[in-house]
Amino acid sequence: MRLDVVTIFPDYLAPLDLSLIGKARRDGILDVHVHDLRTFTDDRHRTVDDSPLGGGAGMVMKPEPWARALEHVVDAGASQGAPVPHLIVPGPGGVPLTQALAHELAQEPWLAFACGRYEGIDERVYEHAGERMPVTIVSLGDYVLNGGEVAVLAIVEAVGRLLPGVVGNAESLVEESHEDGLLEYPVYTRPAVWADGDVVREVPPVLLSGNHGAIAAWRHEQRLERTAARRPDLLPTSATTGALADLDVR
Ligand SMILES: COc1ccc2nc(C(=O)O)sc2c1
Repeated sequence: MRLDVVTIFPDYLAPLDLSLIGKARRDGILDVHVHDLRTFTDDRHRTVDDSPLGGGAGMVMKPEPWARALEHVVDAGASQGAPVPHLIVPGPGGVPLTQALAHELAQEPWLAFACGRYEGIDERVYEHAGERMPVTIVSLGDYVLNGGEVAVLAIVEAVGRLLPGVVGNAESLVEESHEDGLLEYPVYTRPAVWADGDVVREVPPVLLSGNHGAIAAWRHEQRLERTAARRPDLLPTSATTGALADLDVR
């Protein structure tokens, strides 16, 4: 998968060189290109913003640098097995980033990201891009960041880790929070008995039983209980009348 990111803060994307995503780049699974929007300005001050027409606070990102940057991305990546990328623009008014959306994006050969700053990008840039490629505005959640870079790091990690070969043990992707609508179960490791100061903390005995059926059942019950307690909105109504009702989780 090819990823292109256009930003006025290229250094913000340095974490994409680290950990599993960094290894995926070195392994050739991800091909990441970060572009400085100021490269595509045409004035000595490398201007990317101006005052909002119609008045209002803050500044708006000018359309011309963005149009040049996106056309450069399309020209640079044309050999990707797709003529154009799917352009993802992080924004507070976007569709929420969900595990389902991450799986959808992980199927694409080429994603491009436009990182807004200030009060946002001139609306005509979305029109310009939409005439050339699919465009989706994506939000991390119901809060506002100062720009799109943090959201791009989150989206790239959520999508990149789903690509074959990125996460060492693919099985670890199965029973994760949100993969099947439930939150994940609690995890424990050695020591089985932890002397935490004057408090002795033991691991649930079922995990030491060697009874894999009982362990699986306990873990599923824990997932239902945690989801009911922390994210009841994720539970299908059927679950609240079925297994949960037996658990008497309220
Ligand atoms: C100006 O660019 C922005 C501003 C706020 C913002 N908030 C996001 C979010 O995902 O919450 S992405 C994003 C981009």
